[in-house]
Amino acid sequence: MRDQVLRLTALSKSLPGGRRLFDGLDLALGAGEHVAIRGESGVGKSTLLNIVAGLDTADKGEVVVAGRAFAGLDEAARTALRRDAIGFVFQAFHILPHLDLARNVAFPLVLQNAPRAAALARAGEMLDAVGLGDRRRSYPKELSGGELQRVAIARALVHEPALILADEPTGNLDPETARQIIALLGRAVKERGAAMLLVTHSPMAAATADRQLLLTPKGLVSADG
Ligand SMILES: Nc1ncnc2c1ncn2[C@@H]1O[C@H](COP(=O)(O)OP(=O)(O)OP(=O)(O)O)[C@@H](O)[C@H]1O
Repeated sequence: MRDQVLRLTALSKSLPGGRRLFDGLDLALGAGEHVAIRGESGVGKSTLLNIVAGLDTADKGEVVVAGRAFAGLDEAARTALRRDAIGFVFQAFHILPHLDLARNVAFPLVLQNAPRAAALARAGEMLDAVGLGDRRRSYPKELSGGELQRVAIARALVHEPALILADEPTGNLDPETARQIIALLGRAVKERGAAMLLVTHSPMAAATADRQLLLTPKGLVSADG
């Protein structure tokens, strides 16, 4: 039995106006397991990822990441759990424009108070791994959209989190670049033994996961095959 990296138990979430997004949602993710979540626009996929990240809260139910429950933690402890156990490939978590690529990728390590030289060296290795090793002193504005997504992947993995959350990581890319980014993301995450929850509208991206699930108002249902 693989270590459990994420467990969601009986999660329920309604919007402020009363509309119920989901009710009684369960999900378990083992180490190294990749799960894709699809579903109609507005069904609550991004909301679910935000709840998993401790950035939003469910009305009921439990979120356990790397063996620790968000419930009952104060804001500092939630931040520490998020910072240590989770890597993000979210379009909203933009690369910082005033930092070069090495400093952008090193950022999660700096937040963990890692020594600066070691953090930059590790960031350089991660940039090598995503094919941007010779661009470490470049600034984000000098990069294409696909290259920026590779930087985002390097940054999400640099602190070796147990869980990667990816929200439409190829949303603004052309089909060929999207295919390359999804392959790189899947490979890089697998090599490091991390679990991944990937939210996407793309059948191509979803098909790379070990399991495909559909988010509906009744919860998550299998969408394999
Ligand atoms: N802060 C908020 N207050 C009220 N409603 C919200 C808030 N945030 C999101 N919503 C609503 O919650 C619903 C779910 O939004 P969410 O972004 O999770 O959907 P999604 O499945 O990720 O959609 P998409 O595929 O279009 O990105 C939407 O109807 C949205 O309008």
